[in-house]
Amino acid sequence: PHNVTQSAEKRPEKERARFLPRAARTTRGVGRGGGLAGAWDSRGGAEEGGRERWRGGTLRYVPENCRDKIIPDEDVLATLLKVFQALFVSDFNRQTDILVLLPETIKSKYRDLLITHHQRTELPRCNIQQQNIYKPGEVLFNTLGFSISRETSSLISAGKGVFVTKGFVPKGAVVSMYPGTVYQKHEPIFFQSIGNPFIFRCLDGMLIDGNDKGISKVVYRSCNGRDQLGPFKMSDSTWLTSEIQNPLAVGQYVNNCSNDKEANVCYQEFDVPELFPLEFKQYLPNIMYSCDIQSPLRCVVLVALRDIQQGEELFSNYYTIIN
Ligand SMILES: C[S@@+](CC[C@H](N)C(=O)[O-])C[C@H]1O[C@@H](n2cnc3c(N)ncnc32)[C@H](O)[C@@H]1O
Repeated sequence: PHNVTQSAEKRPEKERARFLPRAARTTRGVGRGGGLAGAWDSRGGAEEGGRERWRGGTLRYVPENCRDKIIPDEDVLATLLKVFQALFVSDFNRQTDILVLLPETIKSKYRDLLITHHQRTELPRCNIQQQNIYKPGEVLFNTLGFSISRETSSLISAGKGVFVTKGFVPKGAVVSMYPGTVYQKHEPIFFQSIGNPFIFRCLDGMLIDGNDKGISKVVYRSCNGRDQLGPFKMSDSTWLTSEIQNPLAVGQYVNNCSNDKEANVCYQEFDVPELFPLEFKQYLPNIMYSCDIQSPLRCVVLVALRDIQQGEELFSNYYTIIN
């Protein structure tokens, strides 16, 4: 069992606020953690299931060696590949520049997939070359059985939130992605972080700036242009616009849980493997701030903690405690 009763100020090394506390961002510099302001209520502490109340939210205890994985990386990868492949096939007509550069074996795989796709959707063959048939939200629904979107939160004064607008999300499903520019611990983010509530802190200290406005938006776009290789985009920047190409990329709008609204999703980090298909990178909503870093691209997905029904808002926990 872990000791959870001491004051928050004495535990800065082991607890992680997923979003930078305002004081840490503005007065002490970014990424330094610092003590979290707030009150603890030890009802049902670690001995009773490892949960404790923090400003009305629920804290989860994460042993360091389990690295905070709710579902295996393989499952995250399989879901992303499934969704991205469906998006790619549904948008085939705009992929011609990429397709001509792919090896013949991969090209023929997509030709077969496209025929199956059109047979399933009962479209006459002559339409195959003509148009983008489904919107990304519909592709998501057809692939995973649900769609999500940003709408006014069910919480008063909480701005926007993310809702399951159609279908059903089973427990353990990848339900969203957290888009944004990825910064290593030591990289400069001070100006981007001022007054920015969208900076997510990974367990290893990497930061993801998911703000779709202002300087954050400019930085993301600039990195996106920098990394493009001919027609191959290394990441998706449409989450910065109203025409989102990857419908999962709205996770930065998920609000924090409260006493009344328990968390139904949680964050899980995912490093994109080296062999990730080149043609699907255009759907990844993250990019490294620095181009000369050899480490894999860090993504963060949100995983359903329970079955989530149509119409429900997603809530995460902005605070995680590590062992
Ligand atoms: C990462 S943003 C989430 C998106 C935000 N709701 C919006 O529309 O921009 C975090 C901000 O959302 C608001 N927020 C999140 N959870 C909340 C809650 N449970 N109650 C009130 N406001 C909340 C706070 O303003 C917080 O700084």
